[in-house]
Amino acid sequence: MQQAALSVSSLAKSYNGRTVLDDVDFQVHRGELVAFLGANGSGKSTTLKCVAGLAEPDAGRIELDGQQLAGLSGRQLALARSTAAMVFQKIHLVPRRTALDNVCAGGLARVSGLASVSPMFFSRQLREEAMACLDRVGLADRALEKVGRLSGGQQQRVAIARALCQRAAVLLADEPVSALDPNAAEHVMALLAELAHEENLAVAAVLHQPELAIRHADRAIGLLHGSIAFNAPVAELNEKILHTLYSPERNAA
Ligand SMILES: Nc1ncnc2c1ncn2[C@@H]1O[C@H](COP(=O)(O)OP(=O)(O)OP(=O)(O)O)[C@@H](O)[C@H]1O
Repeated sequence: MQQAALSVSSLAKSYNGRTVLDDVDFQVHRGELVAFLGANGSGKSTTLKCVAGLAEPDAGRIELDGQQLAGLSGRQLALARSTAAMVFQKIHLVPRRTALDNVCAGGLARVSGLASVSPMFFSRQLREEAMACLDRVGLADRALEKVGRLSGGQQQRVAIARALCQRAAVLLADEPVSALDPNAAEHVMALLAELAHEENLAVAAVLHQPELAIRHADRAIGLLHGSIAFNAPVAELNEKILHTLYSPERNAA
């Protein structure tokens, strides 16, 4: 099997002496959409945050596109990290800027000088690439619209286009559809699956709706109290497993 785009082993994290992640191992390959499931507080977001560098693991090994992050620093670390892009539930876009400018921001790690300071100086090449990314998510016709005027589902698609403009191999989506209505959620999940399958991206998405995982993901990873309790194709998810992951008795604080 080809090398995993994201490989995590023995990941551990505690907050204030309380274990939040314990010996977490998993891989995500290019071409697959993996859904992270589990009750509130089971450690899903912390897992993605450790991969993205937004939380510092206590132990463990994280590899992005074959490159181990531990031991890297400065520009090397920033470059390795830029292989993974994060798409959040609360969409981190600049509402008063156009969709196109927001998407261009995904490519800023590759530019220097004035272009990295103001959209006024974005190069034609960057704008063309951003436009292609907007086209990929079906929003080319809204490129010059201010993002604040777009719907939640459209904004999430702009955020995904920004991740594409970053040329990331790994897309980390933390509750990408939690704030969306059912139709928009279906649309965004279908887009994430399409990007995994057609653009050969590795997509890891935290979801609160197992039925969305079953419909759109290839594999599910279920977390229970910071440990992996399930890691298999979504076809193997059943009532018993979902009960284990979500039952109040097992998830009592
Ligand atoms: N910065 C932090 N400081 C202290 N505790 C934290 C911090 N971030 C997360 N935690 C705790 O770590 C545990 C796991 O949180 P995490 O957000 O990873 O869970 P989750 O599975 O994503 O939950 P949810 O579905 O509610 O988003 C929780 O008990 C949470 O309170």
